[in-house]
Amino acid sequence: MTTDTTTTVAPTGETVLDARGVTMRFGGLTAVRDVNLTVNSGEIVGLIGPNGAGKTTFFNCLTGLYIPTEGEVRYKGNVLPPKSFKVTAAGIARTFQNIRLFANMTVLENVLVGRHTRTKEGFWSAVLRGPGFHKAEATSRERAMELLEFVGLEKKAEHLARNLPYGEQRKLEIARALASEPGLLLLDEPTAGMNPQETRATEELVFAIRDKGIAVLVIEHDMRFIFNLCDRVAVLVQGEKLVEGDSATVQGDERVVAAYLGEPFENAPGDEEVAEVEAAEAQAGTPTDAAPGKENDR
Ligand SMILES: Nc1ncnc2c1ncn2[C@@H]1O[C@H](COP(=O)(O)OP(=O)(O)OP(=O)(O)O)[C@@H](O)[C@H]1O
Repeated sequence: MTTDTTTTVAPTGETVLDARGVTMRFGGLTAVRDVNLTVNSGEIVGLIGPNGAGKTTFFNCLTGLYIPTEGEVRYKGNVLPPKSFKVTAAGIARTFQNIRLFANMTVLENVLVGRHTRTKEGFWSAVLRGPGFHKAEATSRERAMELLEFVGLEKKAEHLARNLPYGEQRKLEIARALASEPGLLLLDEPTAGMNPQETRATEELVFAIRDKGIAVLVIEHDMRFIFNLCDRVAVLVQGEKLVEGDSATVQGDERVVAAYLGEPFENAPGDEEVAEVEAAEAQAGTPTDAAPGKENDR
């Protein structure tokens, strides 16, 4: 792994991302409601929540794919522009839940595409292929190869992206995102479909990215991965932030367990009430498991 790829390193503790009151509505559906979240430099922050909780929608609000119905997102103090390529240029890069590579381009070319926001050479320079273009191209290739080495794909630089195994395609997505030299990297389910070894390697990779001075915000359903990795974890449930804290705090919060089990987390009946209901049902001869509508109670 090389460590000299240029990035904008924020002083430790500086607020890199500051999302305030972010709400996203689709017609009558509020997918994200009044969510506040900060990420500081040097941090890895996790965003978890059951399916449909609004995690990806929130990511889309951070990266200019969606313009939030309400709220504001700042990166290093500046309000983000409402266009995804401008957000990338500002310093936020992301990967997607469903891999989005250029399948018929080589591994190296995919990373070079990711560098375009950092290339100063304009259209005519590229068309005329003058000395400026060749110099810029050589620098870009060098940087791209450093990134491939960083993620462990340098030997596959000339392979077509579509021929990579799934785990390596995910690594390539990360390399391409890093090519834009971000100060904040958003990872949407980076270990989806990975085996335990690949997941462990991804964990190491994310630590290495943080050590390069890039803050990380990660969505993931693999709880072991999240709790090993993150300095802080925020839990979204039905679009709202339910809990935020370090791994131990979040793991120990009963509301989080209840949310994942689909149980009500406020005014939930205690053991005594449950025992009373079961006793009454037994007396009435109603088989508990076959109670009508039981599955809909959750
Ligand atoms: N473009 C859209 N138009 C309408 N509804 C949407 C749109 N995008 C998301 N939703 C809805 O918003 C809610 C939140 O979805 P979202 O994909 O953000 O959840 P998630 O937490 O990322 O889920 P998962 O873990 O399954 O990926 C869901 O009810 C979803 O159907």
